Amino acid sequence: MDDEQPALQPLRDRIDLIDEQLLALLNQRAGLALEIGAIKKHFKTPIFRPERELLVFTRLQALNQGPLQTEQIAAIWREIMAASRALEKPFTAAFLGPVGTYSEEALHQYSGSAVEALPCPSIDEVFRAVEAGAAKIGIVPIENSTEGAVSRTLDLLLDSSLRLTGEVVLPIQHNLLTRTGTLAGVSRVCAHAQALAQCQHWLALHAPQLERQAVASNAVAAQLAAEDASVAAIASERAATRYNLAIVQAMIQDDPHNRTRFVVIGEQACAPTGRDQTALILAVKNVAGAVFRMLEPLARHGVSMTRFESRPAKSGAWEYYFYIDLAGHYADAPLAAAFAELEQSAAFIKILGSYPRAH
Ligand SMILES: O=C(O)C(=O)C[C@]1(C(=O)O)C=C[C@@H](O)C=C1
Repeated sequence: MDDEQPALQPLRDRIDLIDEQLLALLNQRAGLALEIGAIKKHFKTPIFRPERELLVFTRLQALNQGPLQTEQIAAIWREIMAASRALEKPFTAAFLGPVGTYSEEALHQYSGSAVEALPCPSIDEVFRAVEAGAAKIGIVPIENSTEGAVSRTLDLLLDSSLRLTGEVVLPIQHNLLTRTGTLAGVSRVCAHAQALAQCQHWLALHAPQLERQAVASNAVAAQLAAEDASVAAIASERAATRYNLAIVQAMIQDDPHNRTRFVVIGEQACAPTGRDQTALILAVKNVAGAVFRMLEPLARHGVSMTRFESRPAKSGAWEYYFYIDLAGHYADAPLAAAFAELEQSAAFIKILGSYPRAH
């Protein structure tokens, strides 16, 4: 230790000096954000501007010459801008709780940690919290790369007046957790049904003796495992830390590339950024060729479709709602032209919103 000190000290002195400069600059930046906040208050316009934040990220990432990496630049500025937002006006975000869920992780990835995070017991409650104004935005899972669509979210989007204002794609790495870090004395494994499904081959091969029990969320499973030594949970590392559990085995998901896409719901529309995506719901009459005719204007106007999902319309007549994601913003000319035609031909159309694609 003593040997390294003379070599470290001059470098640390330089870091101290740079930190002082950074502190002064960050406060200067925060002062400007406060001035922007006052203007927004005067015009009664929203504080959170995801499209501007995306431009800040992408501009700095293009300027960056390293050694900091692109993702590190994003992580640092995400926190800087979250702090600005919190100064302009404290900001509440609802997520599918309890604390320790992947939804909470997605929320922090989206908006930094300087938000008041409001855990909700169900996806319905996240929608309700935002609709009632208890939270400015909400974050809910919409699809998983292994298990497919989260149908509750799709159904709620159909009826809600909220729009989609953002998305986050999170790698989902499941861990088997217990109080001791071993399976001694453990008879049951608890997790959200989707997590159990995503780990079924691993469980069948390595822990077939464990009874599998689906619970409301992986964080609830972690809570149960913390209370009961005969219970193991499948959950994130964040949940392990939060509930004081040890990892029996990390990365037990059957697909190592397992990912979940979360969407951000809110009232505010996002301006175009040049890297947007638009989500909409369409329905057509149950007649031959109707789906083909529904999609034809999109192809003709050169709009590319990135996702196509159907949900039963619950009419009992084999009718469906189609959930479609398109590349581009609804204000872009090709999308606007295609929508004008769709509005004429579709039995139902609802534009859920345009937002910057996950970066
Ligand atoms: O540019 C703005 O509108 C700001 O309020 C500043 C700022 C920032 O810190 O850069 C903060 C919050 C917004 O979401 C976008 C950017």
